[in-house]
Amino acid sequence: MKKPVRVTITGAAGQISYSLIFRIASGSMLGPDQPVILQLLEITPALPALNGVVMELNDCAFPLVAGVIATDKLEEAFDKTDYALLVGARPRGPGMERKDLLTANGGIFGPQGKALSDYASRDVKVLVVGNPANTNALIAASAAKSLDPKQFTAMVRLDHNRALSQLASKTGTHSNDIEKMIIWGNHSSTQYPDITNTLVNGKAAKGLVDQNWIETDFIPTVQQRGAAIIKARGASSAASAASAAVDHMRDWALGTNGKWVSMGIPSDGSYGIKPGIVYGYPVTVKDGKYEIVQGLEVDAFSRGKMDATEQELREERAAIEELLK
Ligand SMILES: NC(=O)c1ccc[n+]([C@@H]2O[C@H](COP(=O)([O-])OP(=O)(O)OC[C@H]3O[C@@H](n4cnc5c(N)ncnc54)[C@H](O)[C@@H]3O)[C@@H](O)[C@H]2O)c1
Ligand SMILES: O=C(O)C[C@H](O)C(=O)O
Repeated sequence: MKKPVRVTITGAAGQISYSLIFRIASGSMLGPDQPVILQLLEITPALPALNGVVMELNDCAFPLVAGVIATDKLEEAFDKTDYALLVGARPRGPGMERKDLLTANGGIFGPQGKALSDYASRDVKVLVVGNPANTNALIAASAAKSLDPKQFTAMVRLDHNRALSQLASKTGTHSNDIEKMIIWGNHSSTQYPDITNTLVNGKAAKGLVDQNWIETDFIPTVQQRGAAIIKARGASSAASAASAAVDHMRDWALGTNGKWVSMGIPSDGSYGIKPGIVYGYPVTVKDGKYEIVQGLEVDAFSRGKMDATEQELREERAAIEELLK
């Protein structure tokens, strides 16, 4: 057995965590031979509910769980942590855009970024799930003065998985048959699910579907999927969000073997997206480091969509600029 690693989950009594914690504890994220110490953070009023989650976790008798800490203190939750999944934040309700949560949630991520900087492992990998995820990741990274901003990522993997599922359904294939999907930009209704380079069983996806379907069905369905789930369930996606978080962290920790996945990461000028925002890019991961897939051609249709989602992220940044100081 390997030495245990520490995994922090915030918002640990919430609905995403009710799926996420148990997936991580069972080994889905870091593998069947990697013990974990779970460091669960909640706000003080939610500690009794969190205690119930811990009781259930104990009742699972998971072989890989080497310890559980349940706390409302940042310094305990982030102490020496190797992987931090920042889920705790308010979800949106019907009729809201995710950026409407900036005021309510933005204030959570500065103190958490600072605590990560002060207490976490120097190699910590951070995934922000709480919405608006990209800009919250920017706030956390900016507050974490002693960590590299590249250690902070935002989740667009749920969008990536949704895009795979939509395309598989349209082409009568399985998502396993699909490679090179991309989600560019913001985890919001301006995101750009891009199948320009996508292959289905080795064939160009664009040759299998028509442009009208891409523009009037595929892209809006993926962009609006979160709202559709809220309408259907009366609550925002939870199990699928947890599953995407597991996928994101597993691929970052263990590598993608050359496979493309989408991650929200600090923009570095690639594809004309200037630094200063956290933007969804296609990446591959090797030895715990992600790299943007370079050299893709961008046509005028894609350029327009990539610029629009960049513009929205710049506006979100402007709205919380004082939190970045
Ligand atoms: N990026 C994505 O793809 C994606 C997908 C689904 C949901 N989300 C977002 O994830 C967030 C959580 O969703 P949920 O459905 O689990 O919500 P939820 O309301 O069920 O749970 C959130 C939990 O966070 C806790 N919390 C609030 N402030 C906290 C803080 N400062 N520190 C620690 N915990 C805190 C709350 O007490 C609550 O238990 C929401 O913002 C939602 O919009 C993102
Ligand atoms: O849509 C939401 O607000 C929740 C989440 O971000 C989602 O995409 O399901």
